[in-house]
Amino acid sequence: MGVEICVEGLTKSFGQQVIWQDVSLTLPAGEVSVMLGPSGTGKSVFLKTLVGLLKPERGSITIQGRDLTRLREHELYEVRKLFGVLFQDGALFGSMNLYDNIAFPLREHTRKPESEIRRIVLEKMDMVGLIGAEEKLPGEISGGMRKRAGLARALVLDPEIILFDEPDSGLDPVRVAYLNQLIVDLNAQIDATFLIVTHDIASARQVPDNIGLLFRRELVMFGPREKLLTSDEPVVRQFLNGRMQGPIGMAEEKDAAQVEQELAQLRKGEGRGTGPDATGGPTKTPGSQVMTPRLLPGPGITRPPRWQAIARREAELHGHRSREVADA
Ligand SMILES: Nc1ncnc2c1ncn2[C@@H]1O[C@H](COP(=O)(O)OP(=O)(O)OP(=O)(O)O)[C@@H](O)[C@H]1O
Repeated sequence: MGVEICVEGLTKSFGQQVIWQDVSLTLPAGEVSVMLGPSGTGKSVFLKTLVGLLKPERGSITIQGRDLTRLREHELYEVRKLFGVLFQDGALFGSMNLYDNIAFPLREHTRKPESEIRRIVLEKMDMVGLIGAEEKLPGEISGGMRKRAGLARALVLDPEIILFDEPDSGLDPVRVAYLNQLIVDLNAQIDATFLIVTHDIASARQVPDNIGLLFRRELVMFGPREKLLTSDEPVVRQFLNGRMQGPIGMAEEKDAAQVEQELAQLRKGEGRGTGPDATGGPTKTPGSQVMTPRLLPGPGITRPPRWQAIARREAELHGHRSREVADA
């Protein structure tokens, strides 16, 4: 069914280097959330902290009434079974074929007979479209297939929470589109809580219920997708529009006067109404940012009530075309 994760006042440092501080957010049960942020802002560190691989200095992570930051190692081992993690490169064992890689957590953490393991492995391989590739070694397949194999492996213990670390990195736009559809379909099928770290703005616009943004050692914003996508907060707008003008610089920090000058110029440009912005796209004036339609579960996927409600809302927002999709 998916469980809620409640993070409060979380702070993580390495020695003198504070990665982020006082991070508070709630990942709602069964929903899809995306975490954005410039390179090096500690998104991967955040995922590793959530799953208990890194210890924060302060704050709490509450799941099913237990604070993960206070658990002993053997208790943490139990709680980790709630999680499935898809690491950036799939983190597969190079010398094992895909079948054995995907079976690995079942052989390691359960006493299921091989016949049952076979049923589960083939079911998950089918879900991610890898049937027929059981004998392949990770080195013999494409990056996209490795990601899907990593995802199948993350699914075998029926996790309540799935963490995705840049699932789209290194994939071409078409593979990213397929992967996004797979993520949405999976969410409708298994109803777990998803957190996706990504740099891909197109995915962030289409896939999640909620979006967060880490910048300058803080969580700038976390909330429903609509709130972030229509936000006038300069950092959020700069990031979502992939612009150089704004508070985010090449080395992260920018001079305050320079930021103000750039923003004033942008505002002047936006005041003219319809000219192109720095990305070459249509100008997005405050409060009138374009809302991309949400990606819905594909045909053949039974939609639970949550996704039926999302499809109805999308049909109301985006009219006829979405209504056809919603009815499909
Ligand atoms: N085990 C560690 N020990 C010391 N510093 C670390 C450790 N892990 C990460 N860091 C530092 O934490 C910072 C954040 O790293 P992280 O990989 O989480 O960033 P990120 O936002 O995921 O970046 P990217 O988008 O480029 O993948 C970096 O400065 C990194 O060097």
